[in-house]
Amino acid sequence: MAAQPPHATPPLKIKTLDSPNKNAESLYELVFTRQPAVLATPGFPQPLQHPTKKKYNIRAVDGKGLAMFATDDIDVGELIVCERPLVMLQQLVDLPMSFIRNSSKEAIMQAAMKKTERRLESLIAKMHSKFREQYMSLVNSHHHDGSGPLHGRMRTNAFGMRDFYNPEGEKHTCSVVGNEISRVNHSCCPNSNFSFHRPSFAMELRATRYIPKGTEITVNYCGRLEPCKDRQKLIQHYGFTCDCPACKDPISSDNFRDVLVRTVDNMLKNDRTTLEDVLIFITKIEDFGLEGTWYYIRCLLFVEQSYRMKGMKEESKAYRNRVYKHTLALAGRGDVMHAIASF
Ligand SMILES: C[S@@+](CC[C@H](N)C(=O)[O-])C[C@H]1O[C@@H](n2cnc3c(N)ncnc32)[C@H](O)[C@@H]1O
Repeated sequence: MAAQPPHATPPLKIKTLDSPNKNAESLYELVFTRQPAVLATPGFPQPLQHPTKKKYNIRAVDGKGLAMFATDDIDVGELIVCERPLVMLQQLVDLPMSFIRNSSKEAIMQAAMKKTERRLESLIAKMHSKFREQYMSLVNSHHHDGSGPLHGRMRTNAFGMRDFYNPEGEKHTCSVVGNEISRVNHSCCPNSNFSFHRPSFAMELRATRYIPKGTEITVNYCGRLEPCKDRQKLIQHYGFTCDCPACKDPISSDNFRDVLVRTVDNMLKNDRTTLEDVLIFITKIEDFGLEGTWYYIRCLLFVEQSYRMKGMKEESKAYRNRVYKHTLALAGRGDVMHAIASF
């Protein structure tokens, strides 16, 4: 697939932001409801940061529909795709209180879905035809649960941003849908991660481990550390059964996840834990494909500090670099320094 020219992503115009009525070509309901918060983002609006080289293509795979593949080796933390959202919507259940009080859970859900479909109809009607076509070409795995065709596509392709633009201290989640980014399939031991860069108002996909050329690029749709059965339930509505290495061997992958969650923090705090112990544990995390977790980064940090205390500057520097790249992949460009400062 040829590299997209920069103008192929939805343009973001301050003029448009200033006047919702001039919204001729898009897109972001959130921008209109949270406009001051969006405009107050330090550095906004920055241009998109494009990857130095396009290193992926999108092609069909048996049993998975379209999928994204690495066409070159990709380093940890490297930016794979950057694009503005096609659609961004606040997840609001804006129904009359009297209806909520007197209705069943199912009736509330159906009413909320209908309302979301109407909101999306009005947004998508305003989009540039090219972006509307991109949205309509996305997969919809929600045909039989009351989701309309637009909301079904959103539920199949969006990733959720919690506490997104939070000016009044309200909690709200946003659903964000991209174009090519929506072609990334799921794995419970994924090799990449999404983040949202607010100053450029862009979705970014980065590698959470080294991805050799030819490998499928995957993200996690549900949670990496839950037991297999729980993960399968969480992804059920996408209409597929995961056959990643963790799901093929649930006993050992569940056991290791359990050990990871229960013991890492204590292990790293324990005075008797040695550098060698942690290096061995790091290898195990890698064997289970769980580099995209904060546990992994905390182990790398332990190694960096151990080498530093031993005066082994080169080794410490190499691990500091690894901590940075992995944190960049997990936290995203806008939050990497904040995340490192909080370790
Ligand atoms: C966000 S889309 C991913 C791109 C999609 N494959 C396409 O053709 O556009 C999510 C849908 O992809 C499919 N999918 C994602 N991960 C999968 C996997 N590991 N195995 C099989 N199908 C998967 C499911 O149909 C799911 O509803």
